[in-house]
Amino acid sequence: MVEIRTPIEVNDAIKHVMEFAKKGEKIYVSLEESHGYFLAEDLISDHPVPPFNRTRYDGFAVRAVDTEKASQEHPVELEVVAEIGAGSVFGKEVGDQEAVRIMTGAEIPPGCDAVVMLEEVTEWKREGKTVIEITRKLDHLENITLKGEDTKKGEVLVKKGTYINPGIMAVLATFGYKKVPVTKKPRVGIISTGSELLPVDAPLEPGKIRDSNAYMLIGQIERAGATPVSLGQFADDFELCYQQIVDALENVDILLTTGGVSVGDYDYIPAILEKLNANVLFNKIRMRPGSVTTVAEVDGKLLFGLSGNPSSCYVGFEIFARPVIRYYHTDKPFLQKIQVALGGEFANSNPFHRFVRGKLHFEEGNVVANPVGLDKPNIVTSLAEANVLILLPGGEIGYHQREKVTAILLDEQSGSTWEDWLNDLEECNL
Ligand SMILES: Nc1nc2c(c(=O)[nH]1)N[C@H]1C(S)=C(S)[C@@H](COP(=O)(O)OP(=O)(O)OC[C@H]3O[C@@H](n4cnc5c(N)ncnc54)[C@H](O)[C@@H]3O)O[C@H]1N2
Ligand code: MOO
Repeated sequence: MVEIRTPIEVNDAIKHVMEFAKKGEKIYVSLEESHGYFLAEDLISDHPVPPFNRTRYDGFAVRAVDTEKASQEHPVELEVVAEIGAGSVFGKEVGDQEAVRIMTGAEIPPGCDAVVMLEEVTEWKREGKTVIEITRKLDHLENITLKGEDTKKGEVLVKKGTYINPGIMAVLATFGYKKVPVTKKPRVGIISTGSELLPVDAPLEPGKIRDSNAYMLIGQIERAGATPVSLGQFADDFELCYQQIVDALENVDILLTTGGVSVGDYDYIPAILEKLNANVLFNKIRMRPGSVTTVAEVDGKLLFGLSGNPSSCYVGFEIFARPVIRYYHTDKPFLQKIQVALGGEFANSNPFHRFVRGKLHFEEGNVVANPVGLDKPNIVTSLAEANVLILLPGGEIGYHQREKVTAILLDEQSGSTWEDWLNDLEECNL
């Protein structure tokens, strides 16, 4: 008689898994390689930006007071006493009726408080001197970027736990971070199981398919913020898989297997977990796809037995493995959710919560999530297009076109806290 598994609720399963989530240690990486890591400390400005008053335009730095009476009919003449480009400074005080030729980004010389653009003045040489003619009154601080306009000293610019994007790299460079404090990425092993699996470069054979989950998981692991470690494909062979899993658990922080978790004759993962004396947290969840996702703890390490079915494997990873990986880096490890209008018809009810692959688009001012591809666990191509998982809570009701539902953003780099995750879900009765 085949074992009947009792499904647990999605949020209970997440809670069990998160009990074993760990924090990453602080390491330093070079700024060049920091993209995709997460900051391990708050980034605080230690100087104002810009660090000095500077000109926004190529032109002439002047004293606004000297231009007070300037007009088309009665232009004011100023003598150009120096010329400075960005990076150079003019140390002396600029006097009455004097100007300094200045290029964008250069520091405003002492005494000056306005800049007139090159295009606005006439310039000529007279008796060995350079003179400019100004035909309008300039305002105090006109065309000047003030010291500290961008940020003041002492401000928290980027919070600890933030994903380092290109903009943050610019901020880090501005503050001289040659080395960046980040959290170390956990190493996440991937083992594919199944006698039907072929390597990616093998021609198809009768009854066989290429192992797509291993590559999908490499991408998912990297997107989540960890280092994937490919540990190979193994036939449905108890001893072989057992030994691989034992070895892998020595060498990685988290282990993922795909395939062999269900109740079939060659589904060896449950038996392997038993032999390992693993603490099985759950092996059936009230969700589709991914209901067979099995998570176990072995000596403090988590082993995720993901389904072999591609969509089930994908969803199982995003809902349960991703937050564990993100938690290494941030206290907001959960995927963000938004309210959308449902772009399809799901008239039949389902006792299990459904996570439907979808794609967002805008329609008459509304964000609509359209289901993509067939909503079945074995479907692989829909994953290429999906940028959300549309949440359809299980129960006795169906869902209809344009109904308000929740969608989980898949590519979002910022996350939510457990409280936010629960609040949003309560609203949609998951
Ligand atoms: N009698 C029952 N049968 C099944 C149940 C059940 O409750 N009772 N659950 C079904 C559900 S739901 C799912 S999901 C699958 C899960 O099966 P497994 O996780 O054990 O996965 P496999 O049987 O090994 O493979 C399923 C499917 O996926 C293909 N596969 C496997 N690995 C890969 C890979 N690396 N890349 C691409 N495709 C892969 C495999 O060929 C199968 O077609 O079980 C149901 N059955
Ligand atoms: O685990 Mo299966 O994914 O419910 O489809």
